[in-house]
Amino acid sequence: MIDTHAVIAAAESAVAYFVNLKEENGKELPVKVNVVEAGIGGVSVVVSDLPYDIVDVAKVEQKILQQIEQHTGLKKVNVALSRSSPQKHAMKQQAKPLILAVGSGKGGVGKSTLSVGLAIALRKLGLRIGILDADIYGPSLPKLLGVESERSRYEDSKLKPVMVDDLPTLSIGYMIEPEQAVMWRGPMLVRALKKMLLEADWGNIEILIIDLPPGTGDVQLTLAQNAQLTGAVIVSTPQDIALADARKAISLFDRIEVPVLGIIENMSGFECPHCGKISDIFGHGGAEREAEKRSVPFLGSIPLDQELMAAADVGEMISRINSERTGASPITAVARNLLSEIFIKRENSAL
Ligand SMILES: Nc1ncnc2c1ncn2[C@@H]1O[C@H](COP(=O)(O)OP(=O)(O)OP(=O)(O)O)[C@@H](O)[C@H]1O
Repeated sequence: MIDTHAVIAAAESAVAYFVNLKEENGKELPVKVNVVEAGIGGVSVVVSDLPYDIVDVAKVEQKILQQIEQHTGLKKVNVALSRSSPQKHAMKQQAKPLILAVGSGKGGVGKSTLSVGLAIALRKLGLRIGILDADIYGPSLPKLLGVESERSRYEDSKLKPVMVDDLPTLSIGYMIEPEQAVMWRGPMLVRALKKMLLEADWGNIEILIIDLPPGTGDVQLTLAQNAQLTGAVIVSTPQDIALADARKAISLFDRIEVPVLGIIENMSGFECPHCGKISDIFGHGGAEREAEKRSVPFLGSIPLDQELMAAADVGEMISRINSERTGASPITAVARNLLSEIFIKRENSAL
């Protein structure tokens, strides 16, 4: 059995080398150290809210590894570090959560996988996140998180999100059986979405991520209008056909005056696990060029990743993304870029 208290104490003592954890007035700095997972002989440590002016995060990580090994003997340690940021500070000032829609013109481009991935990565960066699966035709959130048998319920006349590892989630999938979905009509779907938005007890989240259905038809338009969106993120693959549909999605958000916070290129290149060679199966860079053409920010690329797909298939995305090293995780890089865009737009009063 791993002594998580000893691990946390060791990590805290390492952090204390770099950060004065207690200010002169006795107030504690809000650096948080958590052990998120303790498997056989190994442990994942998450340190969030390091002061954002710490320059060399790699040194902090090294010290943490060293202290944990010295005090507990553990060698299999994974450390995820995140700094508090001016962006995050700005987020903490707001009362109402930001509502971000993740959309795509075309189906199957990885919108649901990236919605969930972004939610987990943003949470790993220290933000309080909720996720709402509005993909009515094929709700996939319950499967991605491995909670297909869960059902939403009411408590004190409020719809209670299903908590998955402390992440509040709601999905049409918690309300109806899969075969029923196709029979629902637009107004019924919008009513169900409104319930999830307006009658749910999302707690004190800072960002709500909505996984929209694919396409740009009337249902998407109505959903997007009813959700009072703060901004939208578009997912596309590098293929021309997906990009053409991504363009339509951008036009839809332009039409309803929802700022597009950026485009993500998914399935962008595949690294051969044997020889390390990158193959651009669906092309590469198309979404970035499109973003430039449309003067929309490009938030980054996510490669084709067999392990991510396998984790998504068996409902283990949370542990998969939590175990990625923050600095080497494409989805975390995208989440950081998204936060920066939000910050810039808020500074310019565009959100
Ligand atoms: N970067 C990636 N690497 C490998 N597989 C991926 C990646 N992104 C998504 N996938 C896989 O592609 C498939 C489609 O993904 P997903 O369901 O997220 O797409 P979607 O756009 O939400 O689809 P839908 O139109 O059905 O809502 C899934 O099997 C998913 O695991």
